Amino acid sequence: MIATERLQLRIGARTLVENLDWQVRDAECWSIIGRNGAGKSTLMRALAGVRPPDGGQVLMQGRPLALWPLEALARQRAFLAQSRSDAFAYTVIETVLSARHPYHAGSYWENSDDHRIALRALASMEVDDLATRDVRTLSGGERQRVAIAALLAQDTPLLLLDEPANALDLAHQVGVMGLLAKLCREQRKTVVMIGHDLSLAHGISTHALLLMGDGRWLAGARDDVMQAPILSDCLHHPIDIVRHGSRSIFIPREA
Ligand SMILES: Nc1ncnc2c1ncn2[C@@H]1O[C@H](COP(=O)(O)OP(=O)(O)OP(=O)(O)O)[C@@H](O)[C@H]1O
Repeated sequence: MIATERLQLRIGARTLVENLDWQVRDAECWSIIGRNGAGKSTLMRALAGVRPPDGGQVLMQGRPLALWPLEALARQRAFLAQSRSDAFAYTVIETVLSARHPYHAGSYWENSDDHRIALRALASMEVDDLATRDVRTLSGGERQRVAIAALLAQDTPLLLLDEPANALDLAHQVGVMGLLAKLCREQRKTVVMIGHDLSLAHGISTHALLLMGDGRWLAGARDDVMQAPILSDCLHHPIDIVRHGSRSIFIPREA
């Protein structure tokens, strides 16, 4: 689905990612894990094609990102950024309908299919009752669910999500994670997401990519990578893993 070849990402004098050779295949669900400032969002922006690499390249379906026309790229990947600002008084439904523009080859107007898809996406995030509200009046969690609904309405094979659980209450965190896992399982969508909750990440992911913040990285199957000593080293804090039924709970040791 998406791959990187010898990818390098730098900010000023700092190397965040060095020679990343990484393959994300169809229907896989990847979690990107690392400390604050490790370069996770920078990598996500490079995957989405909104930030050029400092070396190497990103390939979508085997073709370098730079060669994809924007509209065609927007039919391949949807990107949930970490934060957003709403400058204009758009309604919730207008915001989600705007995610359908890649399917309209230059024409502005949406059709009834777009409305159906947008309303279904809003319903899946339990924000359909907010459809006519000005997005600037929403709570943080409601706005995040509308942004996820827009990402779903874009209906792309690849979903890139920078901290999707941000601002969500417990029930909606679990709901969103369950929905993403189901999209991978049942519709063979591919998910790459950033998250700081290791237990949530482990519950949904098939694979994990760790960024050490100094250029080093580790990618692999979830249980090969999400081991206590490896995560403790990456996150600079000792972590214990407790089994609870079929689940793994990641507990930071007390200071
Ligand atoms: N435009 C910029 N100018 C200067 N430094 C920047 C800029 N953009 C990012 N950085 C720095 O690059 C580093 C990586 O940022 P990035 O947002 O990718 O981290 P992250 O791993 O997503 O962190 P977090 O977990 O806090 O979201 C950080 O130290 C950040 O301060």
